[in-house]
This record gives sequence, C-alpha cells and structure tokens, in this order.
Amino acid sequence: MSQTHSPASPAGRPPVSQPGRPAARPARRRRLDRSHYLYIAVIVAVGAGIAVGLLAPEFAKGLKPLGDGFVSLIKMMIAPIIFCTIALGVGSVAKAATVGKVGGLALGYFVVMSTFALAIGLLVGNLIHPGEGLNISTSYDASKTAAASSTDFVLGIIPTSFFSALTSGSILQALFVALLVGFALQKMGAKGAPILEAIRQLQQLVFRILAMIMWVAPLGAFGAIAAVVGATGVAALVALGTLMIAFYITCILFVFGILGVLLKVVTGINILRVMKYLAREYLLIVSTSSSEVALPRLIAKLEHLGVAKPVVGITVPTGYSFNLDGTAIYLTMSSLFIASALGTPLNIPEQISLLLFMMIASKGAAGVTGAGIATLAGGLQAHRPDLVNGVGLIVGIDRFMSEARALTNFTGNAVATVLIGKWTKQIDMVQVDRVLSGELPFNESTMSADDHLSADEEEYRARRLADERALSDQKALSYQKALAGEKALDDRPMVVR
Ligand SMILES: O=C(O)C[C@H](O)C(=O)O
Repeated sequence: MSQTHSPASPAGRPPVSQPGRPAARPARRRRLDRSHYLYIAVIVAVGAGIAVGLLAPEFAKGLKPLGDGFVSLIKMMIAPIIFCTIALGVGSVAKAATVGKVGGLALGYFVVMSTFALAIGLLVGNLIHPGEGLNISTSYDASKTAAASSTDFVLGIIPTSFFSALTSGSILQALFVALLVGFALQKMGAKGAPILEAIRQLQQLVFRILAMIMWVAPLGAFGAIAAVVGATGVAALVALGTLMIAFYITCILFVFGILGVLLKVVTGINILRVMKYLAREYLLIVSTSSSEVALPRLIAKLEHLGVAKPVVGITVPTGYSFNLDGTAIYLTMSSLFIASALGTPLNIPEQISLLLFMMIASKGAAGVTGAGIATLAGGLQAHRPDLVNGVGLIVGIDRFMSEARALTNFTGNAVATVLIGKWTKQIDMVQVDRVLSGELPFNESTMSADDHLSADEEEYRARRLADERALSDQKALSYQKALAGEKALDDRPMVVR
C-alpha cells in the first residue's frame, strides 16, 4: 500500500485521525454522494424511459423485461426479509410485552395506527381512482389459482418442510415459519439469544443484498416506465403522476392531520417544533431514502428530549418493525392502482380483505430503501397473485415514493414514542419545553461520534443499538419494578444533560 493511502480501518470503521493530520471525514461524504448518484440516475432513467416510450412506443414495449427482471430481483428477497423481520420483531415484542405497560401500549398503538394508515390509503385510492382506464394486460395465468378451495388455502400455509417455507416463494409459508421461530425464541429466553443474534446478522446480509439490487433500479425503472408509456401513452404518465402526488399529499395529511393533532391533543406539543428539532435526521433520510439510517440519532434525540430511556428503547426499535405508517398507506393505495390499471378494480369486500391481509404483510416491512415495494409484491403474491405482475407498473416511480414512505415512517415512530412517554408518564415535559425552545440544545459534541460517522459506522451503531435492546429491556424491567416500589430508583434514566 502506498504511503499516501490512509491506514486500513478495522471492521469498516472510519480511519482514526493522526497527529498533524486533519480528521478523516470523506467516508461519509462519499457514501452520501453515491446515494445521490443513484437518485439522479433514477431520475435520468425515468426521463429517458418516458422519452423512449413516447417517441418509439413499439421499441419501448420490448423493454418490459428490464422492469420485470427488477421486480423478480425484488421478489427474490421477499421471503428472507419477511422471515428475518417477523422472527426478530416477534422476539422483541414478546420481550417488550413482559415489561408491561410500555410494551403493551406501544403494541396496541402500532396495530391501531398502522391499520388506520392502511385504511387511509384505501380511502384516498377510492376517491381518486388511480390507474383507472389504463387497462394494461399482464401474462398471469388465472387458472393457477382458480381451483384453490379455502381448505387448500389453509393447508397451503403449512410448508412441506421447514426450509421449503423460505424457498417455495409462498409468503404465507414464510410468515408462518417466521412466527413459529419468533415465538419459540421467546420461550427459549436467554438460550435463544445467540439464534436471535444470528437472525439479526442474516437480516443485515439480506438488507445488504437489497441495497445492491437497488443499484440496478435505474435500469428497471427505465425499462418499466418505457414499456408502460409505450403501451398506454400519456395516459400512463398522468396515472402515475396522480398516484405519486396523491401519495405525497396523503402522507402530508396523515403527518399533520392525524399525528400532529394527536400529539397536540395528548401532549400539547406542536409537531412542527418536533420536526424542526429532528431536521438533521430528515436530511439524512431524504439523501438515503431510508428511515432506519436515522434510527440511532432518533434514539439519542428522543432521550435528550426528555422521554425516559426504557420507553425510547422499547418503542423505537419495535416501531421500526410494526409501525411503518408511510409504507402502510403505500401498500393499499398502490394495490388499488395496480388492480385498476390491470382492469380488475377491487370491490369493497375485496378491499376489506386486502386491508386485513396487508395488516399482516405490512409487519414484514422495514425501514430500508426498497422494502416497501418488496412488501407490496409479497402481499399481492400471497393475496392476489394475479396482480403481482402489475408491480412492474410502479417500479419507475418507486424511488420517489420511497422518500415519502421513509419520512412518514420516521415521523410516525418519533410521535409514537413521545405519545407512549406521555401516556405512561415517563416523559419530562419541562425538559421537552427547554429542548424545543432551544434553551437546552442537543449537544452535537457529545454525539460527535454520530455526527462525523460514515454510513458504515451509522450501520454499525444501528446494529449495536439493536444488540443493546435486550439490555434496554432489562433496564425497563427494573424501571418498572422501581416504579412499583420494589427497588430504589437510584438510576432513573431521565437524565437532563
Ligand atoms: O425507509 C423506510 O422507512 C421505507 C423505505 O424507504 C422503503 O423504500 O420502503
């Protein structure tokens, strides 16, 4: 290695600055820039796809395999994502539930709020009818599912072998096995910890592969949008534009009209003040299109805001598995779009069953780029396999929808944590006021490690925080006991820095 090179850093950690040399910071810039390149590449690809679709429609229709290939790559990741997310999530929730009030309340809130978000997606979809009139055909063979009786359906959830659940392509089988693993791990207690850790590592691997797949998104977006515009002309552009704008507006209304009002009514806090306090995290999310990237900083900032550590430690990580409101809105709204665009609009009973189904499927979503479209493909494959090919229709605009999903998911979890803190009386409202008024600013220098982190380091810390979840649960338990007077509350975690 030439002397001009920085020394290699262990385990992907950022290089340590040396005396006489400026601190090494370019790693973070490099990573964010790469993510920006991908974003720009998708925009260019979508523009090029639209141009090709309008100028050479026959040629453009032949580009469909590019979009289909991308959807297949995404579909390939569905079973592992669902397995890891559900197995880990159920394990954590089961543990969280043992700390009583906080875990139970958080879970109840997540179920209600994400169902509400799914219902709002349906409602807006019914109002604007996105995709109507496109009448695009796909090559789905309806005879494959026509014969399945309800008994076959139920029996089909049971895989022929434990591992075939992850390879058969059946989402329900993957979900079934993941639930079994999650509950079994909970029963194993401490003995199950190494297995949970192994699944956590597997999840990192799966998300790493998903991130690699996202690098071919420009190609997929180009082929998909060219083929759709080539087949349908300007009508497709109008329909996709309508869907995207409607989704953004719905997310904004959800954040301010539902989360903002709830926050104001319950705590008296204006959501805009909280959003201003979290401004840096929003920037991070916009540049990476992933809400999970901001998870470590969200935890630190909510603790600084005055929410007790156990509440933050339980609510935030659990919310990232079970409370992805933006993804929930997207799932139902996009399903309605696809069904209408394929000429098979869903009637009300079908929409209700879609909602129930997506309630389960949405729990397999995650806060990383592309997880939303993977969950959509998985949910449709299990519920309405005739619609799954239609996912290709929205590949071209998915990167833009991913931004709104991530921002809404992040806000949903920040608000949820403050609410749970208030409901369980584990929030210091005086501190909240001091922090939000700027009197007690978040000390970036104590977060200096975070502040100058490379993206690798951010991930490393996110993993570490996940590892610390168990510890946090234990602390929460002793906190609960202390509240009940069983033990002196000498290490009360509500620290005013
Ligand atoms: O990051 C998230 O919360 C969602 C993600 O961006 C997605 O693409 O679904």
